[in-house]
Amino acid sequence: MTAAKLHITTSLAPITVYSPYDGSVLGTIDATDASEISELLARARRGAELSSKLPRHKRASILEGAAQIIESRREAFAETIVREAGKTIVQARKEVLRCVNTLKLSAEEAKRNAGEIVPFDAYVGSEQRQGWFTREPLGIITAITPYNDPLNLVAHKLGPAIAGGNAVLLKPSNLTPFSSINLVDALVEAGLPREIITLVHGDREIVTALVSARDVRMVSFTGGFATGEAISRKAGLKKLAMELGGNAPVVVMNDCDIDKAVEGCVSGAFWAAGQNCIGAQRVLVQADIYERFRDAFVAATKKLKAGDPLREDTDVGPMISKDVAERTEASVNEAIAAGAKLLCGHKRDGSLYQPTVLEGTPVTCRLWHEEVFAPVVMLAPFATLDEAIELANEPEYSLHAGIFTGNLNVALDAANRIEAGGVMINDSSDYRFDAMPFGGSKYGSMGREGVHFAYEEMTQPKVVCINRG
Ligand SMILES: NC(=O)c1ccc[n+]([C@@H]2O[C@H](COP(=O)([O-])OP(=O)(O)OC[C@H]3O[C@@H](n4cnc5c(N)ncnc54)[C@H](O)[C@@H]3O)[C@@H](O)[C@H]2O)c1
Repeated sequence: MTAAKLHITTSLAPITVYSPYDGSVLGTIDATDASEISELLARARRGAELSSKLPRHKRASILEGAAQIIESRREAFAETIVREAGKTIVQARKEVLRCVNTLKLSAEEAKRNAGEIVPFDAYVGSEQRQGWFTREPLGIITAITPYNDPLNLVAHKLGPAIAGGNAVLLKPSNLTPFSSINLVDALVEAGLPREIITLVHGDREIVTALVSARDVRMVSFTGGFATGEAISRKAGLKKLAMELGGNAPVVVMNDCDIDKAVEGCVSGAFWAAGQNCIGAQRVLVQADIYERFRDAFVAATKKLKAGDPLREDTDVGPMISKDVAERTEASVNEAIAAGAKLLCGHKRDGSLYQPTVLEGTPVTCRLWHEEVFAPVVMLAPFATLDEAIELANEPEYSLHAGIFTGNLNVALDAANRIEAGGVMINDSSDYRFDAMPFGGSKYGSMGREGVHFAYEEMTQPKVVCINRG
């Protein structure tokens, strides 16, 4: 693979990108030196100027054009995701189609969300005023993205930012840079002036420079808690959007369609080898159906085929690296030593880690409280909905949750009481549609993605008020 050189190159050692599946070298990218920050910012300032002056129809046609380019080359885009992120080809194709939709939604947003009339006559006293507010660009946005969903999560930042007339300094994961390079190339091919997106690759130093620069108006970060926390400390007075980790609960009530719940939870737990921020991590099952559900769940999990992500019949690809798979293995060993019972999986071959199911994990275990981000799921029985909700709400942070039930009142009661950014009814926690508001509740969550919502975060209202008195 070759990397388009949109960024300034330096004498730093290039970053080598490896295949998560077999460890082979996929390519190298130039690292950006933090000493180049003033040049990067100068370029981004020019980009912000150009972007703000693009008429809305032009922003929309660029985004639509990029969507068409990606759709026409969808297999190549999907293969890049498979090679660098280890997602299965079937799942990678779905990510490409979602990215196409994210860009199309962004094009719509550019055309329709220009501002609103202010109802000055709504209360006594301002009837003589007439006016509106427009949605103005923020200017320069620093976007930092993780390794999973290396195409669509980047589109969720670039699409709304371009729709809103901003420039972006984009720092994708060093583990999966090629999908974002492909995406930026497609945008440029569709007519985006190059200065509007500046691709930057590197580690802590360059991220600190990008995040702390006074010219940057917003930092839009997706990644882990520790990184997010470190970045927020360095950002200073600017807007922050923090899309962090999860530890999703799915509640399975005794009146649900058990087959559908099993199918949904297995897919929800092991999609992308569990490297999914809204993947089902804790499946809470009502006690009177627990054994039936557990046996069916374990049987379905054992049928999953882990292996080469490029093969059409592979269900579970590798983890992002052997190191990460080893850390997962160690966390599961820790839970087993603390009393959890292994029901299946927990075999590792390099970065391939077999889908793993545990029961009886003590709630004091790290695995129960912290995000696992791996093909590991814990089953636990509960007696009443109150107990299920208490268990669901235990962790300090929360993104999505799910509930399977045949009773609408129970579903709505749970939706109201589970603390999460979204509660999926009769779906696993991992359902996401790219137009819906997306983000966490509780510790660390700031801002929302989902194209319309990210667009609102990435623009600011400016009021024009006429005194007609
Ligand atoms: N809420 C969401 O929308 C969402 C979506 C996907 C992933 N995630 C989360 O992302 C995490 C997995 O992704 P990851 O492992 O790539 O996350 P990460 O936090 O390790 O990395 C995220 C980004 O920050 C950079 N980075 C990492 N360490 C850094 C440091 N010390 N200083 C500066 N930059 C640094 C990385 O290069 C990458 O670009 C999980 O916690 C997952 O839940 C959240």
